[in-house]
Amino acid sequence: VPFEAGHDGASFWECMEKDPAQKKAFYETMVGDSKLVAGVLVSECREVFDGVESLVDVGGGTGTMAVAIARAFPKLNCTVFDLPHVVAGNRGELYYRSYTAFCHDFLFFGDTCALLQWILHDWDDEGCLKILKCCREAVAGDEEKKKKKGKVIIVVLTPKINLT
Ligand SMILES: C[S@@+](CC[C@H](N)C(=O)[O-])C[C@H]1O[C@@H](n2cnc3c(N)ncnc32)[C@H](O)[C@@H]1O
Repeated sequence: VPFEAGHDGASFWECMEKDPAQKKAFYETMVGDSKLVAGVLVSECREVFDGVESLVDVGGGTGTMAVAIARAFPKLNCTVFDLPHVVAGNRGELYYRSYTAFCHDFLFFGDTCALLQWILHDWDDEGCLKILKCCREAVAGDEEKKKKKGKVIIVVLTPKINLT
């Protein structure tokens, strides 16, 4: 990856940890975007949360989307999963969990829904497949969960294409 080649092998996310100003600017931008999308998701797309009891916002940043969902659906338990330096210090109405490798131990969270907002574009095909397979396992990994019908919600922005 060109970014990593230019930064001694460190990923964009690892560099962010070492540069507080960049980190602040990036995550503040994410908060702004997330507020906009969260408002639309919880008002216009409420049905996607039908039957969901607990949700993990995978790569959920500082929790803007998860807070909006938790407020709109008070019975739904929300957890934010992100890198340790991102979730550190975030407390309040949500659970925060962190792992240095994407999607491993949250197989055992017991949650029935994984949300991926603006995540998959950051990964190559192999990385996306790994994340999606882990999400599928996490939400439907055992017989008990299979009865509850796990869900993976993917939020992405797509350009409006006029094919005519
Ligand atoms: C483009 S941001 C999207 C943030 C949030 N979902 C939103 O829509 O505002 C990608 C997120 O993935 C997180 N991330 C990157 N690598 C990660 C890893 N290995 N484990 C967990 N989260 C990671 C970043 O910290 C960041 O919060």
